[in-house]
Amino acid sequence: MPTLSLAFIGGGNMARSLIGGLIAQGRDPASIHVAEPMAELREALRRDFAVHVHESAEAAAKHAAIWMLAVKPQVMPEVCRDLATTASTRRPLVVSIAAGITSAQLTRWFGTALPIVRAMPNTPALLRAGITGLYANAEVTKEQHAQADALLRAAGPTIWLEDEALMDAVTAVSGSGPAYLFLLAEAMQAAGEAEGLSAGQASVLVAQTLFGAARMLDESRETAAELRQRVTSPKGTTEAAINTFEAGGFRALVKDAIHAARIRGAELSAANDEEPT
Ligand SMILES: NC(=O)C1=CN([C@@H]2O[C@H](COP(=O)(O)OP(=O)(O)OC[C@H]3O[C@@H](n4cnc5c(N)ncnc54)[C@H](OP(=O)(O)O)[C@@H]3O)[C@@H](O)[C@H]2O)C=CC1
Ligand SMILES: O=C(O)[C@@H]1CCC=N1
Repeated sequence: MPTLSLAFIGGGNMARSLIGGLIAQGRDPASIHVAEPMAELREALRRDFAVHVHESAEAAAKHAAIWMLAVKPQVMPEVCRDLATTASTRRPLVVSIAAGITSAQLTRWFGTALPIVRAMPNTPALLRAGITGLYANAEVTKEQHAQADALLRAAGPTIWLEDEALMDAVTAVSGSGPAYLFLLAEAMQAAGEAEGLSAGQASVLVAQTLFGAARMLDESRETAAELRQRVTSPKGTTEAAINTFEAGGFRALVKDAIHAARIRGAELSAANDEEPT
């Protein structure tokens, strides 16, 4: 498959993670253009990855066959409308990573039916340890499907969905998911220090424990429940901790949190529909 030029519209946190994954995979940085209004972020991307950087979306988009929309959902209507003329002549493959924003909304804001892939990656993409959920609209050809898949596979495995509505659930589980683990890490760190460990000791113990447990989840044939049971000696220390988590409603809390994230995705979509078109 030839390397098609790629434009990132938005050079923030997630774009940086994806660009890092693509460069680590061996993609030529000269094939990547990034539009980012903040001069500091632009310069950091140029310095760290040697990609082309531009101040305006138009300047980056006109170079590329694939547009990766990596701006916040709230600015997406304006970005699409600004790019509408170029989109209708260039007819790029559009890949949007914005939470909540639907392919129908993007089509409406661009004002023309374009091949659109919605992608929901996560920040471990930077280390090529991410995971991406994807959905393609009816305009996407087989070849473009493969192009989008190859692009996001630089970030880690991909999972394609038939039902676009499930993208909000993917966002709630894996898009936002790294933050849940970081929150757990923060809480374990504070608890370890409260029990007398130094900050440095707690930090290395927490990070390596989460890393090792994640590797076991990924590499073992056993379920999370089975792996948990292997740690939990009857009447032992783990049992004391797990009983405390269960008594505090840990599972219900996680369910409510993921539900809140999914609902927020739908709200982000609805909020943009309230704007004048
Ligand atoms: N962060 C994450 O873990 C994930 C994020 N996403 C999605 O990715 C998208 C970006 O999120 P994230 O990277 O966290 O957000 P950031 O705010 O870090 O990045 C967005 C960037 O886009 C810039 N921007 C704003 N307007 C324009 C424009 N017209 N042209 C070009 N760039 C523009 C912003 O600049 P300025 O700040 O000056 O406005 C900002 O630097 C969101 O839609 C989010 O839902 C998806 C998966 C995971
Ligand atoms: O918090 C957000 O809205 C974005 C989407 C998934 C991760 N970050």
